Amino acid sequence: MEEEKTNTIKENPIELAQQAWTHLELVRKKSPLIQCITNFVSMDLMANTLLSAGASPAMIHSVDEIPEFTPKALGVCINAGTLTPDWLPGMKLAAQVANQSKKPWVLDPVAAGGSSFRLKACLELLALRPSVVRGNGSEILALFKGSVDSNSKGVDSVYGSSDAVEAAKSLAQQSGSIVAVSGAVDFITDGDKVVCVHNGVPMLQKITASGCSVTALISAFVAVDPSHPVEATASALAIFGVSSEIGMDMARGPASLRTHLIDSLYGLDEATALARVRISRF
Ligand SMILES: Nc1ncnc2c1ncn2[C@@H]1O[C@H](COP(=O)(O)OP(=O)(O)OP(=O)(O)O)[C@@H](O)[C@H]1O
Ligand SMILES: Cc1ncsc1CCO
Ligand SMILES: [Mg+2]
Repeated sequence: MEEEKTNTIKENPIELAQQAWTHLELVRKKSPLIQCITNFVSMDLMANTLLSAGASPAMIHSVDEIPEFTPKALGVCINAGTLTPDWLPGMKLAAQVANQSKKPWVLDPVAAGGSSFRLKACLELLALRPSVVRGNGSEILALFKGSVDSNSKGVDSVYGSSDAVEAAKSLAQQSGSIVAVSGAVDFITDGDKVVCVHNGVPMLQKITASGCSVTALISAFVAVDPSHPVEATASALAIFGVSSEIGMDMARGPASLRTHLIDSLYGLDEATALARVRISRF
């Protein structure tokens, strides 16, 4: 079964671009309900990113309603950005309920190497087997090493994504989750094969929660194609990247890029997607 899934990863960049468009069309058609347990910084951009892609976001995190609400969601996104001890039980419960309901959930281990509390929490969440974990280079390296990073700059990465490719492969093998490392090039791996996404603009680093938002988009793409998490993750990263490239042509800085990114994702058409998506095998 695992091998069958791995072998489905396409090789041809034209087919991979076509697949990314098909995934976006599926999100627009199915409008999946995505439950997000996320940080206070990202809530607005994340919800708007999901809406502009055609998904239906709900920022619902109370332990009191998770058993009843989480089974209604087609996918769940869990983000450690402004983590405090009181939020962790809800995150774990949502992950468990998603697992029981056979719905995919995606982990964003924000600033995992920033403190012992954060690292422990992210590793405990990872042990609950998300379909996908998406982080920047520093976050994936911290999870792989299982140690805090004395050079950590918190939510920002001090490593390039390419510095974390081998760590991502090992982490995927150890955890059983698909691992995605974002950066100038995004790398997505099941522990064996690696897929690269070459879309995006450097100014995304100047928009807070752009990473959180692309993780939520991954949740929506995986929710509509749960048996192909590598492909769906690459598609989400590519579609988000393409939207930023188109948005950049109209932007005057990070604030207007944020607006134009959302508009471009909402209005993206097939011809533009096929011309601009750049996904390849590593
Ligand atoms: N140098 C770059 N060139 C092009 N795209 C980039 C670059 N750096 C990041 N990106 C893109 O920006 C998005 C966010 O990735 P990033 O690695 O900055 O996440 P992050 O550090 O978790 O962000 P945040 O914590 O602010 O949410 C991804 O879609 C990624 O592909
Ligand atoms: C700036 C910031 N601090 C905690 S979460 C967050 C959003 C980007 O990850
Ligand atoms: Mg992040």
